[in-house]
Amino acid sequence: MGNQNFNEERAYVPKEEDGQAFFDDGREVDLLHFVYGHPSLEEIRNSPSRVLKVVDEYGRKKKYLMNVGEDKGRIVTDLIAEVKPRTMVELGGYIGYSALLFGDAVRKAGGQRYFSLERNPEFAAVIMSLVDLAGLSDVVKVVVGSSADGIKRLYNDGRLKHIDLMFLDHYKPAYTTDLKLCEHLNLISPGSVLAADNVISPGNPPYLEYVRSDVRTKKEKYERGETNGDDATKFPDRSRHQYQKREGEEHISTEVKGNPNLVYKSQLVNSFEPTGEPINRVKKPIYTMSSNPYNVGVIGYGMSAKVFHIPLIEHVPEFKLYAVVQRNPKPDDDAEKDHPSIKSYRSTEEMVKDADVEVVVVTTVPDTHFELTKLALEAGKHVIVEKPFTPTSSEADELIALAKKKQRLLTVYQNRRWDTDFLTLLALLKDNALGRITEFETHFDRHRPTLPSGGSWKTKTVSGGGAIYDLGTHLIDQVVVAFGLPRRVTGFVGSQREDNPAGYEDSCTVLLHYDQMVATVKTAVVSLEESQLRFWVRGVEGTYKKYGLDIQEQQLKAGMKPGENGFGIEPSDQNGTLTTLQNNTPTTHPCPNIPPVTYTAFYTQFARALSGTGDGDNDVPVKPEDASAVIKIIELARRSSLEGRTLDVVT
Ligand SMILES: C[S@@+](CC[C@H](N)C(=O)[O-])C[C@H]1O[C@@H](n2cnc3c(N)ncnc32)[C@H](O)[C@@H]1O
Repeated sequence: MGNQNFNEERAYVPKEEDGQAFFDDGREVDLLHFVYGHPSLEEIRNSPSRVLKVVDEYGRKKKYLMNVGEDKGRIVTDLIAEVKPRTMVELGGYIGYSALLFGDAVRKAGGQRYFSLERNPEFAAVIMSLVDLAGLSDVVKVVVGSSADGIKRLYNDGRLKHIDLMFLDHYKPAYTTDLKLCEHLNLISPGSVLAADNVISPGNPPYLEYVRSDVRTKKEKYERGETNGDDATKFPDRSRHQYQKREGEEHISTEVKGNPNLVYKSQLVNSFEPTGEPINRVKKPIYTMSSNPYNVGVIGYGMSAKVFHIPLIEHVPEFKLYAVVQRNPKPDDDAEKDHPSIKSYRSTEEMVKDADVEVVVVTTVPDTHFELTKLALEAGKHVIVEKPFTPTSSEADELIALAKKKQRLLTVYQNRRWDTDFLTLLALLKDNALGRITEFETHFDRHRPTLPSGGSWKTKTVSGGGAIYDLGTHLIDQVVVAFGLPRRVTGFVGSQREDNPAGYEDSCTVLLHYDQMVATVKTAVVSLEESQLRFWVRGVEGTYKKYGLDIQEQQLKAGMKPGENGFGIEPSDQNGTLTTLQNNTPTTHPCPNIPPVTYTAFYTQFARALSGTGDGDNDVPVKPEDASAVIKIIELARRSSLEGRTLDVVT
């Protein structure tokens, strides 16, 4: 990470602005005279750090030099120590500051080659001269010419086979095209790391967009044949024509389409320009990348795994179904048979020992969630837990603390946040289409008045079981997403079935009290309807009503794959309705669903959080704290039901 304090005494003289040249006005050759005429010439020979000190002295006393400088340089030398590249490439060498600093670091880290690509032959000659003085000629090779030509030449003559670390610091529009060229030539592969300077300030939006795009977006562009041909026009004239004076206009090759399968993980690093340019405005991103999809290990091979997780893991390119824990495979129910390329484990203990598993998905029965999630986190895995998070909120909070301690991501699969009708409703609320809301009813009712045979865990009285944990979690979570935490809770949790000796909680009605609104959450097993009510939301200016559940579960159960034509799209006659006053008469009209984003959004967002390219704080799709709050509401509702009174939500 960058240094948080800048020592003003070490600042370079300011960069000349307002049309004055700040490079290529003779200062580079002047620098050579300064260095070779320096009183300490003999002491600095063969010492890269001492040569750099003299270069810094020139920048501080004489003229500005567009070097990476000490502070930003440290970020990259730290990275070199971590990555230990055999081969490192820099695009844009200038007078050789970065070549000396990083070439030296590569050598110290056991590396073999540092290629410095520089278009301007005079600058390249300065680099060579300083590299020679610093005694780095065995490692640092200067390649004169445009970066694209240099890369192709090094590749063609066999001198460059793989890039372990690349520093991009040259002509801004060429960042993306050169990166694609390296991808195309297979020079960049899993584990390669990129460090790109100046992508936030002065900015390089096409590059950021490219490295932040997910595989599918890149593939779509790739298939449409889109390249970054017009990139140069997106930059200010000053950047575009910066190097025109001697070298003429840059010709960037736009025909190379790169490799859309590569996934980049990114990290932003604060630092300073060598002039000490203000701290927080200058953010220097470092991109690390890997084309390896994250290896996912799924615990459990029941309905949750087969319907709600594996099809999505297989669909989202950033993930790979790598392993499944199935305790007792049967001839007609065997994960390994269904997915021959996976590793099959009999226990979680065994699976979490597999160092290649990066993400664990817990899909087993709720009373095992705590123990299995804990095992996975302790083994250093990132974890997705099926809802309900855990039977108790204290267990949930313990897991949250453990994930923080272990610096692993933890999220809960509240997938119904991505139900299309719910997202449609959220959009209506955002647009204030219903006016002030007074009542929000959300249902998950069925007509199953007798206990189903077969003894599914869902009908057993286990900790974390029952309708409120199973279906109520989704409904309560949706209310909290829409309105935040309620003030008070009234619960009616019990049984609507007569033949229920074990007292299984098959239904619930929960009232969530807000200041001017009440939300009613209902799951019933006695509800004889042609079509079950899903949402009934009443506001002073309109009512939204919707029947029937989101279609994705039904489609997934029928074997439809995410991404297939029609996935997530309900027949339009199942969409909700909106009733508003028209000419003082209540009038009901169809309220079409918004285009579905589908449950794949959960996994895509998790991939972004893992790679550090997510929005905001690199958020996981469902914060575990939010899922824990839902469990707290469930606990209150059950207590309220037992005690026959309304309880306050204590925050
Ligand atoms: C900001 S300077 C590099 C500073 C250097 N990395 C350091 O920290 O000491 C940018 C350099 O990129 C060079 N350059 C610009 N376009 C280039 C291209 N297409 N190929 C190679 N070098 C290029 C310029 O001549 C200039 O010397």
